[in-house]
Amino acid sequence: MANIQWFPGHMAKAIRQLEENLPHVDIVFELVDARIPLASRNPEIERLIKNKPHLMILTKSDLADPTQTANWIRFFKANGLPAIAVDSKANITTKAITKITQAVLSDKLATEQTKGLKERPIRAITVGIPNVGKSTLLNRLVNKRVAQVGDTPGVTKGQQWLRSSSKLSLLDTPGILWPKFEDEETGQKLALTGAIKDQRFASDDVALFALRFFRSYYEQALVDRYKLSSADLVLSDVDLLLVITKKLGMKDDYERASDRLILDIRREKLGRYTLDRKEDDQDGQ
Ligand SMILES: Nc1nc2c(ncn2[C@@H]2O[C@H](COP(=O)(O)OP(=O)(O)OP(=O)(O)O)[C@@H](O)[C@H]2O)c(=O)[nH]1
Repeated sequence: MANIQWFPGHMAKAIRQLEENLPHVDIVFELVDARIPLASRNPEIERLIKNKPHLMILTKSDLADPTQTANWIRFFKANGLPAIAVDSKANITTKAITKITQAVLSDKLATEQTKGLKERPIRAITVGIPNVGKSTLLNRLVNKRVAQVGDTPGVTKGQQWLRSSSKLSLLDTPGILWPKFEDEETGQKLALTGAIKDQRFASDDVALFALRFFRSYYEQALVDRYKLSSADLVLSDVDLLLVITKKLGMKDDYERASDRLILDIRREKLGRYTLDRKEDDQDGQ
C-alpha cells in the first residue's frame, strides 16, 4: 500500500530526477491505471515531459472494463497521445509495447538511418504515481526480477540501463510522481483501487462511494456478490451498506463491512470495473 507522503520537498525531488533523466531518453512511458486513467495521472505530467515523445500505458487492464479501456485508448489517441493497454503479467506485453514504441518514434528512427547512424535500442523511462505498476512492467519488459515489486510503493533504487531487447532499453529507476489531490472523488477513486494510503480516507466513505458507483454502472455484480434482493436495491446507499453488513454476518459493524467491500472490489470479487468513465461519443473532447 502506498506510504509516500507528498510534501513539496518530495515533489521538487521527483521533478528534479525526471528532469535529469529526460535528456537521456527517447521516449517517456507514462503509466496510468486502466481503472482510473484520469485520477491516476500526475497533474503536472504534460508540463514535466515537455515535448519529449510520450506513450500512455494503461496498466492493470486485466482489472478494468474492456469497453471503457477501448474508449479511453481512442480518446487519448484522438488527443494526440499514443496509448496502449496492458496486463503486465502477460507475455505478449513486451512485444506490443516494443511495436507501438517503434511506431511512435518511426520518424526519428528513419531520420537517424538516413543519416547513416547505426541502429540502436530505443531508450525509455517509465513514470507514474506509486503502485501504478512501474516495477511490474519493467520486470516484464526486461524479463528479469530486477525491480522490486510489491504493494509498498517507492522501493525502487539505483540507476542503470536494462536491455529489453535489441530494440528497447529501459532506465531501471522509474520516475515516481505524485497523484492528484484535487477533489474528494479523485481521492476516493485512488483509495478504492489501492493507489493511495488508506488511512487518509475513512473506509465507510470509500465504501459508500464504491456502492454508489457500482449501483450506477455494475449493479448486477453487487447483487450477485452480496445476494441482494430487488427491495434492497431501492434503499439509500447508507441503508444498503447496512444490509450488506448484515449479510456478511458482521451485525452492525459497518466499518468492518466497508473494509471487506473495498477488499472485495480490489480483489476483483465484483469483476472488472473502470471508475473514470469515458463514453464513446466523447472522442477528442
Ligand atoms: N492485475 C494486475 N496487477 C498488476 C499489474 N501491474 C502491476 N500490478 C500489481 O500492482 C501492484 C503494484 O505494482 P508495482 O509494480 O509494485 O507498482 P509501482 O508503480 O512500481 O510502485 P512503486 O514502486 O511504489 O512506485 C502489485 O501488487 C502488482 O502485482 C497488471 O498489469 N495487472
